[in-house]
Amino acid sequence: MERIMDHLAHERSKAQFSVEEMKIIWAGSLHAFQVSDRIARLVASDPGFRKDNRAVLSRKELFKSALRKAAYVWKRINELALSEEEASWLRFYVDELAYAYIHWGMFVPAIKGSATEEQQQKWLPLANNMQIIGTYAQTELGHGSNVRGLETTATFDQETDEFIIHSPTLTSSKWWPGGLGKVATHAVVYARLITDGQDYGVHGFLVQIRSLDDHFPLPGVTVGDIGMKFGSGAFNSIDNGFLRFNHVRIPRNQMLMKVSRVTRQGKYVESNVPKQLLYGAMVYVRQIIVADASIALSRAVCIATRYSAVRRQFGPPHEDENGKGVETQVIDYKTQQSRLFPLLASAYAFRFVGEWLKWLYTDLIQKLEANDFSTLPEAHACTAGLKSLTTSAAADGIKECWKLCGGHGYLSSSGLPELYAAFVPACTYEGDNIVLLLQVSRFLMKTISQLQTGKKPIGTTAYMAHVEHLIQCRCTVQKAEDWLNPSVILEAFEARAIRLSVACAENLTKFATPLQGFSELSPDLVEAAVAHCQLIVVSKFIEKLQQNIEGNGVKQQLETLCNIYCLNLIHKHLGDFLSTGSISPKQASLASDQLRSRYSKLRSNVIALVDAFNYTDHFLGSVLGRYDGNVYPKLYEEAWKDPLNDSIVPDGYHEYIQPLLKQQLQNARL
Ligand SMILES: CCCCCCCC/C=C\CCCCC/C=C/C(=O)SCCNC(=O)CCNC(=O)[C@H](O)C(C)(C)COP(=O)(O)OP(=O)(O)OC[C@H]1O[C@@H](n2cnc3c(N)ncnc32)[C@H](O)[C@@H]1OP(=O)(O)O
Ligand SMILES: Cc1cc2nc3c(=O)[nH]c(=O)nc-3n(C[C@H](O)[C@H](O)[C@H](O)COP(=O)(O)OP(=O)(O)OC[C@H]3O[C@@H](n4cnc5c(N)ncnc54)[C@H](O)[C@@H]3O)c2cc1C
Repeated sequence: MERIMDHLAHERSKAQFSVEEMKIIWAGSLHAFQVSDRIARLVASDPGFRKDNRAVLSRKELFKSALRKAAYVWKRINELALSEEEASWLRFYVDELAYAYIHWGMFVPAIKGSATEEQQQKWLPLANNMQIIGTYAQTELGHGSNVRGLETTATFDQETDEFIIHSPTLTSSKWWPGGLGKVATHAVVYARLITDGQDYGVHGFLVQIRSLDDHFPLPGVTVGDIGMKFGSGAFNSIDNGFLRFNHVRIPRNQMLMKVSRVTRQGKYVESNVPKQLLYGAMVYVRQIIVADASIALSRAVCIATRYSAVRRQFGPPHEDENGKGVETQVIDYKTQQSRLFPLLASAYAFRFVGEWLKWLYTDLIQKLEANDFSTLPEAHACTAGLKSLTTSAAADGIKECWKLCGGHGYLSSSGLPELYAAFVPACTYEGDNIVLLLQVSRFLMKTISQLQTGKKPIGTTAYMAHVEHLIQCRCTVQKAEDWLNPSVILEAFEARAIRLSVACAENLTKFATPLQGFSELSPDLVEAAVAHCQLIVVSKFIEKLQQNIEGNGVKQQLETLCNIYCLNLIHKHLGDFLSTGSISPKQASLASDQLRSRYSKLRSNVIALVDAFNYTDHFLGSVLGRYDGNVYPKLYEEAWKDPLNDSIVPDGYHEYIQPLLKQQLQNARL
């Protein structure tokens, strides 16, 4: 036991940089670090937030436990008079999915984004004080990605000045909204607005669905839980629900009227803001999900890295600090490094691009407030594309981390199966990842077609202004070290991205209609979108390194991580880079040489680099990822806690094992 604890301490002593300074870089600022650190400790030390083994709880127990914690979170927020920032850290570190995520993450933002000032004054205080609990009811049984295809209707009745909300078919039943099944009292419901016999498409409506007295559904409302989901703990603590309306009446002023409104006379009036603002809550959440992807991936990487330093298999006998013969740490196998270190680098890359995206979103909101809608298309493309890229990579990465831990990774007590099960739906919710990439490609094709009209591309597409150069330039790498030059990397990624996009744009012209072309070429368009999004991540990582980064050795570590992130992408997408002529086969081979050398450089720092995430053992929830590396005794201890070990002889022995054994014995004696 002592030996293993010493082992991680030895790993930490090898670090070539200041972990404390890196913690601040990871958190984003000294202030963010201090607040999150304080709240993380507060949560970890409060028995009310203890994490039981969720995998062994029944659905009802799990759900009730999540309700208890959500209520306790609210109590502590009020008792401690926490600020909004502190409260969201508290919810984050409690790490139990519950209705509050949707209430704060979607219901409240939908009201803020789509309701008029007057409507906000009425509804926000109720929501902010949790006098009502809300959900976001958009998806239907028959319609998810295609929002324009939603069937629920909201028909204006001029006589009573009300909307009649109705589910005309089974497929129009709302299906999936979190917190809807058993908890929410209200919902922002997306429905087709019909007035004067005309269908004006999908709009948002605030609908009360349960009584605030006895919690029963209101007349005309049928509501329930959609059933168990993948993974034993994970998302099963949330009541994703179904909802059907039978001519439910709401006052006219419960239509969210910032984008358009219906007058007392039933006239549909558009405002001067783009109708896409109705989708504003999705833009907001997609941006948060990018940050969440870096967190989920970094948790898995932290577990796999610490465990890989503790775990020993095969190898020439080494001597430990006490001169005792030991096997090789699995982290020293080059295959382990080539699977693990790019994930560590990705966690950092996603953190920085998430930080930038938060800035882009804040900037968008400021512009929208000043009636400047010019950056909305780019913000939509960036949030959609980066949500897709980072969640797909994080979900794959978490799965890889569990395999990197061998058999023990498959145990619930490793924390990895639940982490995976809880994260993988991020590839689907808030927009299926492929559907979102197709949105990005549409934006790219539009930008390319506008190049011909002389319109200057801005923001993340600014590189497209150099299309003529990027289409024909040759990569200048001659030796492996040349790959450490950021401008060389950037140009290779820009050349690959633009060449894939231009090829798509050219091929699209060969089809009878753009629609037909988009449909036939959609796999290529998705690849072009991925290349563009990877370029954004690469360029934001490089930009981060150009900032003033303090702390002993911190910048050097980030440079190594950035190199690994970029070179590994080249390695993984070599087909694109070679087929577009962005690099040559010889340069590809030099990139691989450089990548190997970066792994060696990073090796002695990896434990400290995952320590910089500053995750408490409580938050990590993993025996394999413990800070002290005391893995084996704790695995043994956890095994004893399994309900099967409550009794020496299992329940069922007398009914099923004993008779079988007896029968077989008798048969043998005959
Ligand atoms: C909730 C808490 C969050 C915290 C997260 C932390 C992690 C915590 C972990 C767990 C919590 C889990 C919570 C999960 C909650 C999940 C909720 C949901 O899933 S809600 C439902 C989400 N649904 C979708 O995302 C549907 C996806 N579909 C669409 O968005 C659209 O239909 C479409 C795919 C974009 C298609 O649109 P289409 O082109 O067909 O048509 P239009 O709609 O008419 O668009 C025309 C033009 O508008 C542009 N556009 C589209 N969307 C937007 C947008 N959002 N913003 C700005 N502009 C947009 C589109 O590009 C077109 O432009 P042009 O090409 O004409 O210029
Ligand atoms: C855990 C979880 C929580 C959720 N929470 C909420 C919530 O709170 N509120 C809410 O309203 N919704 C919620 N959702 C629903 C979610 O937003 C939808 O599942 C999502 O938008 C995808 O839609 P879909 O499931 O209908 O998939 P579909 O659109 O049916 O996709 C199925 C397949 O078809 C493909 N596909 C679809 N369209 C195209 C296309 N145009 N081109 C190429 N391929 C295409 C997709 O790539 C996918 O492979 C949640 C979902 C999950 C899993």
